[in-house]
Amino acid sequence: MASISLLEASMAILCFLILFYLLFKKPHDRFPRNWPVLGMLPGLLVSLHRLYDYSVEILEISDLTFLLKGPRFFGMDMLVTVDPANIHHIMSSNFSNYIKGPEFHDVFDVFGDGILTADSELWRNLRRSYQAMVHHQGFQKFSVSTMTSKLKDGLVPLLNHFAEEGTTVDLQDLFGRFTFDTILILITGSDPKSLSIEMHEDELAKALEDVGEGVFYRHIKPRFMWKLQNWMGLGQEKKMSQANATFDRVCSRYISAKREEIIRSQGVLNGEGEDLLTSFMKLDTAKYKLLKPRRDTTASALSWFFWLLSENPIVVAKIRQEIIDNDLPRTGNGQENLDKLVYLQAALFEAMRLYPPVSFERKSSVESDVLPSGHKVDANSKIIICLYALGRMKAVWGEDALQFKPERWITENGGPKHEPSSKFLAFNSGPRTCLGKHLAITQMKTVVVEILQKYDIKVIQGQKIEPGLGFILSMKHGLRVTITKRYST
Ligand code: HEM
Repeated sequence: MASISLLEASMAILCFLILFYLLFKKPHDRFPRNWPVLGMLPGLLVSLHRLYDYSVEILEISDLTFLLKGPRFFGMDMLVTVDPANIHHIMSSNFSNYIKGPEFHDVFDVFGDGILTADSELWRNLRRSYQAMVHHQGFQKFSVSTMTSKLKDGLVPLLNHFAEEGTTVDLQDLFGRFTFDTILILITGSDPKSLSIEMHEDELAKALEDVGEGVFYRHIKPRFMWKLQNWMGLGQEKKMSQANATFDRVCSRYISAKREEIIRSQGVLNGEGEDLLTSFMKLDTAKYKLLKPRRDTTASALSWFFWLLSENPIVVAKIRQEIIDNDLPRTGNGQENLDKLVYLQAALFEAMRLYPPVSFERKSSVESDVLPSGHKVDANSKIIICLYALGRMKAVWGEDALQFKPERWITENGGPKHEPSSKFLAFNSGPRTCLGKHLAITQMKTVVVEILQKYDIKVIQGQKIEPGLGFILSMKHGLRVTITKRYST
């Protein structure tokens, strides 16, 4: 009881200070005030409902880097940066000094010792195994065939269904189900079939959603507070504990089923077209336990992309024209044909510049250092790279940074324009670059070509479109649309 009263008293003081802050805040004072004891936390909480745009404003006026002072004694100070020179330094040239660190592991405890949270030798080891799997020809064939059949036998029939019914549907939910089923098949070999007319809720998908949100709040709450809430089973942390239990239960179920399948097959599985779990279990006796699915990034990218298309009909017309110019309706969506779609790729990258599926990157310094911007970093400092703000900085992308302009990704002679990953961080940068980048781009192009050829997507007017707070940048209220067939299929 004593700890509850303490918590309540702290909350009351915090509410009072927030009120005080609101009453006496100067209207043009955008930079959060550094309060005695509480640091900048009140300013942060007041702007929580628009945290992403707030971070854009602050980083723009602070020359791309600023020190966020957390409450005193709680070790919550963070250096927030979107300076490409700093990003290159942290992610590549001084990579060994910037690790995920034990606190990251703690915050992302649901993922255990998986590749997302691992450092040093364990990470190198896992990365080597993943690399071998992802680049294996059998896995690549398996991923293309899995994605193609999920599209033809799952997504397309469902889109046809909603087009025939004339009902509205949440496109983000559909993409979430499509990519969740695909990734689960690639990892475990089993299809959870969440993409079906019944649209049943999959417990693992729900757990992943809760984790994404919970992890975000753990970054802005003092550690003792979320630990206490976790221990007491309160609020967001209650959901985190439940998600953790679901993860362990479902993953063990998949592992046991796979173990039996391997024993039954007795080496008949030969590496052609096999899922990651099978490959890992055959190679190593322990590492497969670290394979855990993550909340999906591709669904987030596709949802923001289709919303941006609805606001930019000229871009839709240009993509459709590119599909026709390259004769895709006749020759099909093979890899070679997809590679020719330079404008479509430009539009996808442009969408991920403005709405990066992974909203922030977090690092911890091993030793003290000085960043190229001149900021001093002590050992064990927290560094946050805010991807959402990075894509919107005028100092990085020019005066038109806030506009959706696929043309910025195309060279004068019509080829794809390369931008350094320290400037376009959507797929990470340096030795920890995303291993699924190529697969994700292929998947997104395949889906977009199929949809734009066959359907008109109309976004329902009047709905609020805004990012929800989370590690993955999803749409807080989804994306309600109606679907019509362009011609009978
Ligand atoms: C649009 C889709 C995707 C985006 C934007 C994306 C982005 C990212 C980002 C930002 C990271 C770094 C995360 C961190 O360290 O905090 C990452 C890591 C990773 N991604 Fe992706 N990803 C996508 C799809 C995929 C897919 C489909 C796969 C699986 C085939 C995949 C596999 C991985 C792996 C294994 C890592 C860990 C790399 C490492 O730490 O060495 N990604 N991705």
